[in-house]
Amino acid sequence: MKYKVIFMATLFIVSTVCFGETKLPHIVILATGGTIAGAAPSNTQTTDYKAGELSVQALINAVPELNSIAQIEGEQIANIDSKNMTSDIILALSQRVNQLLAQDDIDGVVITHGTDTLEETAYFLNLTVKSDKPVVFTAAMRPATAISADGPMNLLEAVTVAADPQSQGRGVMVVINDRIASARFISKTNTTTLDAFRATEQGYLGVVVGGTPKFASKIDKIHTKNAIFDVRDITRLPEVVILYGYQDDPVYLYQAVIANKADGIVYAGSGDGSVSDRSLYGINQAIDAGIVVVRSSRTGNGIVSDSLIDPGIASDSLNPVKARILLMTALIQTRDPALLQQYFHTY
Ligand SMILES: NC(=O)CC[C@H](N)C(=O)O
Repeated sequence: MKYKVIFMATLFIVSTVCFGETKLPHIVILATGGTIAGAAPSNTQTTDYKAGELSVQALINAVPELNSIAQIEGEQIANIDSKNMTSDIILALSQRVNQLLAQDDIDGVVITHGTDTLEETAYFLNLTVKSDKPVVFTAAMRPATAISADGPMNLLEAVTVAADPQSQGRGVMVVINDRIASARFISKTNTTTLDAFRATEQGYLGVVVGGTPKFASKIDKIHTKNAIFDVRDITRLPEVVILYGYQDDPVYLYQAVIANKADGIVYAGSGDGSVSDRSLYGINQAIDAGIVVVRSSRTGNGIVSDSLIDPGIASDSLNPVKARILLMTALIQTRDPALLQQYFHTY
C-alpha cells in the first residue's frame, strides 16, 4: 500500500514536470437569462425583481472558484425571463450546443435559464443534442442580489457536474439545489420556494455532496445521441398548442386552433388524460382537420395510458409542456399516429 502511494505520487510529479499541468476540462457556459441573472433594488426582495439583467461574464466573475474546476468560457444566447422563451430561441440554442460539442476541445456545456420554462428547453435539448458530452442546465430561485442567493452555488455545482467524466452519456441534466436530475423527469413544482424543482417517476440521477457529484442511476428513456431526432438544419419548429381540460371547457378553443392551422394539440386532460364530451367533439374536429392530438394529464404525475375510448396519442409520463416539446420535435419526422405513439413511449 505504502509503495503504491509513493509510486502514484512519483508518477504524478514526473508527468507534471514532463507534460506540464494536467489540463482542466473546457466548459462553455451559455446564458439565457432568468433569476440566476436577476437583480432587485434591495437584498431582501425575492419577488417582483427583474430576470435576465446580469451578463454571462458577471455570473462567471461572481464565482471565481469555477476556474479551479474547469477552463471556462461564456456565451450570451439571450437574456430574458424564461416565460418569454420561444421555439426559435430553443432551436438556436440546440444548434449552438451541437456545434460546440462537435469540437474536440470542448468537454461540456452548462446552460443558465429561468426556472419557469427550464423543463421545456432542457427536455428539447435532451431530444436533439447529438453528443454524449455533458449538457447541464442550472438556474436560481433567488435573484443574484438577494441574501443567500442560490445562483452562484448552483452554477458551481452545474460546472462541477459538467466537468466530471461520470456525467457522460446520461442525457441532459438539471443541477439545482444540490440535486442532479434528468431533463426528462424534472419539473418546477413551486412558485417561489428554493426547493421548487421535483423529479417525477424516475427520481434523481444523483446529488452533489461537498462539491463531488455522486451518481445513483441512469435513465432508461432514450436521449441525446441515441434519439432519432435531428434539428441541426431545421429553421422552424412545428406549432403545437396546449388546451386545458376542465369543467365546462369550451369547444370554440378547438375551432380557434383549427382556424389558425396549428400542427398539433396537447390536451391537458383530467385524471388519466380523460377527455370531456365537449373536448371530445373539438378533438375529433381537429383530427379531421389533420391536426395531431396528444392526451396528457393535468395531474402532474403518473402515466397517461393508451386508450381505446379516448382519441389521440397518450403522452406516457410526459406532462403537458414536455409532451408539447416532444410533439413539436417528432412532427418534423412523421405524422403517423402509430409511430408517434411509439415515440411517446420511447422518449
Ligand atoms: N426563478 C426564476 O428563474 C423565475 C424567473 C423568471 N420568471 C424566469 O423564468 O426567467
